Amino acid sequence: MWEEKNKQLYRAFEFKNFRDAFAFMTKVALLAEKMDHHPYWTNVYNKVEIYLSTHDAGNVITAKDEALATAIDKLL
Ligand SMILES: C[C@H](O)[C@H](O)[C@H]1CNC2=NC(N)=NC(=O)C2=N1
Repeated sequence: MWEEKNKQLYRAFEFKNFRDAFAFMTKVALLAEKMDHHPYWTNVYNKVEIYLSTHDAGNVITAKDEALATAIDKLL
């Protein structure tokens, strides 16, 4: 589940392998473009970590972050 970390929404995802992790990232990327809201994220092999905050609002969590987090969860 998403948790609040340093004024950001954070969630870690684990997949079977890199292929599945990257397929997920591709879907998130398209979603982010559609919503005009983009993740700070890391990927190492089968793990993806996502941090969401709104830079435009001074690096805090806003409704845009909540909306993207909810949309990302629906991809799973
Ligand atoms: C101009 C454009 O809408 C903004 O720069 C958007 C783009 N994507 C963004 N993504 C995130 N995570 N935070 C923002 O503040 C943000 N701003």
